[in-house]
Amino acid sequence: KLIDFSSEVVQMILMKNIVRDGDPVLRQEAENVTFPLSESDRKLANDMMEYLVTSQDETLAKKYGLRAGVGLAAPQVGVSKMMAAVLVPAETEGGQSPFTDVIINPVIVSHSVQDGALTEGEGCLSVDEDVPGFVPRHDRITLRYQDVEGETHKVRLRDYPAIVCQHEIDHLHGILFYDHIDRDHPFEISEDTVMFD
Ligand SMILES: O=CN(O)C[C@@H](CC1CCCC1)C(=O)N1NCCC[C@H]1C(=O)Nc1ccccn1
Ligand code: NI
Repeated sequence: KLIDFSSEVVQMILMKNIVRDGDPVLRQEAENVTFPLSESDRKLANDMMEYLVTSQDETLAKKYGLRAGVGLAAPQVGVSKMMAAVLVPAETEGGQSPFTDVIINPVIVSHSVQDGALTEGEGCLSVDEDVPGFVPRHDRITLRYQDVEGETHKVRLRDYPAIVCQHEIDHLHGILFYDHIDRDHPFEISEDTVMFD
């Protein structure tokens, strides 16, 4: 009797599953997630984090044709729910990731007056063309969210991890990074903005 491995085919998220700009789902206000997570919500959380892990492994990213990502929000895979995976890589090999979690029903409860922005500007797996310009965000945030177990966390983030989380939370409210770019003066930024790579 042949063993049926067909169910073993991984249902991983591939680039073809990532929704692109123009699809209305990217401009919707996502729905709150209820706990305990449904089987499909739990699978979604797992698959989104799995995408980030796989995409940050050069060999695997090449094998599956994935663009490396540090964050992925549920609307980007067509699911309008308040959930996003974040995997900020460690600065050094074998170092500790500054922030890694699936953030559910996230809320920025407070933030610095001071802005922060990436010197390279931003991109988005859901936006195929480059949109040059600085994307001003809060440099420091206090983020409250629930994890997949329903546990509430309150974390203070700054600089790159804070930028990544704000980019993801924007997706949950139908906002894309280029909405923050001043088209007439894309590289103008208030002078006390913290700029970093
Ligand atoms: O909503 C989520 N997205 O759209 C995926 C985005 C999220 C980041 C964009 C700016 C802040 C968050 C993403 O990760 N990228 N944007 C497009 C292509 C590059 C890629 C990226 O920055 N990759 C990366 C960076 C460092 C280390 C490894 N990989
Ligand atoms: Ni994005």
